[in-house]
Amino acid sequence: MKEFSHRFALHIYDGTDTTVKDYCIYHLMINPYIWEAAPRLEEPFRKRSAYTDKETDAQIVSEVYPVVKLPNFLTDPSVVRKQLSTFTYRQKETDLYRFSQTGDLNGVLGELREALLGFIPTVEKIVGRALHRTNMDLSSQCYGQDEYLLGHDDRLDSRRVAFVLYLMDEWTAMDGGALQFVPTDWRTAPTNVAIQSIVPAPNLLVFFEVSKSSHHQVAQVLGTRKRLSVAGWFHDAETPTLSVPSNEIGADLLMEMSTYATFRNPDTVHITTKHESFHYFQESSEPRWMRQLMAMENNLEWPSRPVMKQYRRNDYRQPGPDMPRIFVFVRDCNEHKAGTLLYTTRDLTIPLNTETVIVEIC
Ligand SMILES: O=C(O)CCC(=O)C(=O)O
Ligand SMILES: [Fe+2]
Repeated sequence: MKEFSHRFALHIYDGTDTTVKDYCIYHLMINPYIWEAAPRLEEPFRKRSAYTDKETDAQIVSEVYPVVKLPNFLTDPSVVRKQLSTFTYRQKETDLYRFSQTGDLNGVLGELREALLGFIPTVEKIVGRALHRTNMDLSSQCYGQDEYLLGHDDRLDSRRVAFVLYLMDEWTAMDGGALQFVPTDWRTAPTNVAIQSIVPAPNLLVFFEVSKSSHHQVAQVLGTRKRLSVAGWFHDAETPTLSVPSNEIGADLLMEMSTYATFRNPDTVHITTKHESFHYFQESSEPRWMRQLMAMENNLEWPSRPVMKQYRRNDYRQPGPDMPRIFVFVRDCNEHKAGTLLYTTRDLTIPLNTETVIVEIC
């Protein structure tokens, strides 16, 4: 074990600005075999070839695109599982998905967050891409019987690598809920058939690069077991640093919006923000969060993360019946509780001393 610690420490300090305290936490959380196996995954990932590391069972599956599988990822997953049991999972349902999810957990799953941030340099080497060292989305999902997530590619803003850590007690192929990978045609449109699946397993970490071709889905859960996971994205190195939401509730709204936006074509409207951009989508599925937003009109709870300072529309058209509705939520920075909901079909000027969440429904 001592020997592992030594190599581990060298690895962690390679190019990162982590601290000694972080090092101790990583040591507790991530199974040391990962540091042994990781360098051997780099070449097969680059060559997009399948690979099984005989010594450790680390694996790359690559029939559709390369996906890394690291079994027994945490030294003691029960620590995280115990924390998860204290969070609120909210049901999310449209015609595209049905499952439950927490808000962003960066502010509350501190040890796991630190462990995953410490893992970023390793992920960078495997996927061959520079990643942001602190921006990370982190939330937990629970799929019960009959729940599912239809095909999508995860592309949104600066997301570069998607990861999922499965944390259920037991799981077999008979329980359904496989993570399935869907090939794309020459236009990078998904074809109908998933040709490769990963059966979730307790304490298995899976990650893959987010791209135009990274279509995947979660098959319907068949049994009564709960398919529990913690999942998120690592981001592009070049994006501005986000503040970590300090609580689960504050981030919940943003999380729902961002999950929904994943499914939508981002080409029509682009809103530029100081910290990140959102992309906008049709209301055909009438997501639950939209109804909530409407209900909250006079009593908005603001996410703790600063959101948007300005916006730009790429293709402005004159207002008309087919004109997108633009919902603008404005918070005056000087008055923390006040929220005003404007909705309009006209172009808007947002004063720069306000923080705004802008959602456009085409
Ligand atoms: O839970 C999984 O296996 C994948 C989930 C997923 O694709 C997502 O949340 O975007
Ligand atoms: Fe996904």
